[in-house]
Amino acid sequence: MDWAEKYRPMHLADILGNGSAVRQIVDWAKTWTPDSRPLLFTGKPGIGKTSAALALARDMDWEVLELNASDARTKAIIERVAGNSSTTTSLFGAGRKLIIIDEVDNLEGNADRGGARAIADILKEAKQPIVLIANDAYGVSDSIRRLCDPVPFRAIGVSTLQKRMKEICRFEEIACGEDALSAIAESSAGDMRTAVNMLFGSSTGKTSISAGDINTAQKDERATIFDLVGGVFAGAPDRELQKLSFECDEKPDSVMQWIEESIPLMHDPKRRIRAYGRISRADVYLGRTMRRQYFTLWRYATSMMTLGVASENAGAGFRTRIMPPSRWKRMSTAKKQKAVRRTLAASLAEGYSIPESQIQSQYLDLLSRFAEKDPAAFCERHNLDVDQMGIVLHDKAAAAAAVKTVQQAAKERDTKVKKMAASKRAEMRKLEEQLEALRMQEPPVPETPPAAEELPLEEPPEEKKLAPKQATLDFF
Ligand SMILES: Nc1ncnc2c1ncn2[C@@H]1O[C@H](COP(=O)(O)OP(=O)(O)OP(=O)(O)O)[C@@H](O)[C@H]1O
Repeated sequence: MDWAEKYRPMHLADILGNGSAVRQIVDWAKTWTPDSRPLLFTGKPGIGKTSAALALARDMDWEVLELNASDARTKAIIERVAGNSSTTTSLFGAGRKLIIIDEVDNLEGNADRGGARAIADILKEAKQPIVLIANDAYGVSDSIRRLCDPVPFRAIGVSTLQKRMKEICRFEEIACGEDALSAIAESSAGDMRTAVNMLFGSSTGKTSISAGDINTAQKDERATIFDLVGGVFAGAPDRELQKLSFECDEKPDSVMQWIEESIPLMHDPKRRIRAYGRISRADVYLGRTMRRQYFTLWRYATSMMTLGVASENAGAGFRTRIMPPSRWKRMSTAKKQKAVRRTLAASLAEGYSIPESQIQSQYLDLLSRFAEKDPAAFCERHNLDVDQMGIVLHDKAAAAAAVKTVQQAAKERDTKVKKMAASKRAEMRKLEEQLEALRMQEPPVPETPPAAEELPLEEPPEEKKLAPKQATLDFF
């Protein structure tokens, strides 16, 4: 087993660093009720988010259901897997089940809109504790984020990393010099998983290690798109750019879009024009690569867009703020809008038994007029969210107000039902108490009937003797 798994903390008390996150988790778990909000663990990879969630379940003796939000992309799958378990009781009895949903920052885009919405719906309905995990808090859809309490995890300090490495060396009976430990801790940048993997990789087949043995291959040394584009606009030397381009994990067409985004910011118009020329050439090569499936051309395209544009910046001392291609944002907004329209049409089609295509092409205007008369009723009837109501009403503020009214009414109904249930319970308790009091007043029933010789010999009391007479009188 690799050491990262072997040394995964078993209990919350074993999670290193992140003391305040652990305290928040413990408090939440101890006071958890079905009305508690789910937790959203955020932070960079390898710092203990998943370990903390698993340790929490172990400490609380809760079962675990682990889901990957980006695997279970469709609404249907997420609802089937998480919907049921979040509202029903445990598989093995009445115990609680911790639902861990990982990678919730991976749910944007058209196909995943349903996924994000399904998770948001599950969070509202859930009757089981839920922990969501994400690397980037801002990558989590708003609809999910506002339903959760955030638990930020921070990178682990160098001294904590060193301490942990020392402990592992002791368990594994490996002698490890301070210089080696600090080399690992420094280069793993607060990521415990990287540190443990680096130690594992460096010590294979050895009983002692020093700084010279440290194998930083375990470290993620890939260049980011920011390094590459930064190098292009700083006019970095060819060799450095080739290395960055080799290490950067982006496809050539998206690298081209990133570079293109910053060209308008170049100061010198002549250089700017030439840079566009290089990009245009690269685009031609990329097109040919795809059409002919001749991937050698890919290399020329990459050189043209990186080395070519960099040559126009050499010596210009130009530094720019690197931004993602704005066309992505526009495309994603358009896709999102399309997805909202599609889900809206589906809800209305179901409500009015009209085909979805006709709702979109013919009936939306008419239905908008219905909705304007009583937006909250329309929203409640078709179970619409703010984005969908925005399309119906052509007014975001009115849409938000309608959804708020519906939520408020649902909350009030819920409170009323809870109050009624509480008063019914109180009534039942009172009746039970009265019944108990009556039982206490009754004479104790003998366990075995008395024997004939134990029965009293005297005559029965007066009123019993009169009873038949009374009955006769009543009869006449
Ligand atoms: N705070 C920590 N204390 C002790 N060990 C840790 C801690 N964080 C990470 N580790 C080690 O790193 C491994 C991976 O940690 P974990 O899976 O919890 O990271 P993560 O934050 O969930 O990362 P990712 O976002 O990539 O899923 C663990 O098995 C454990 O060996």
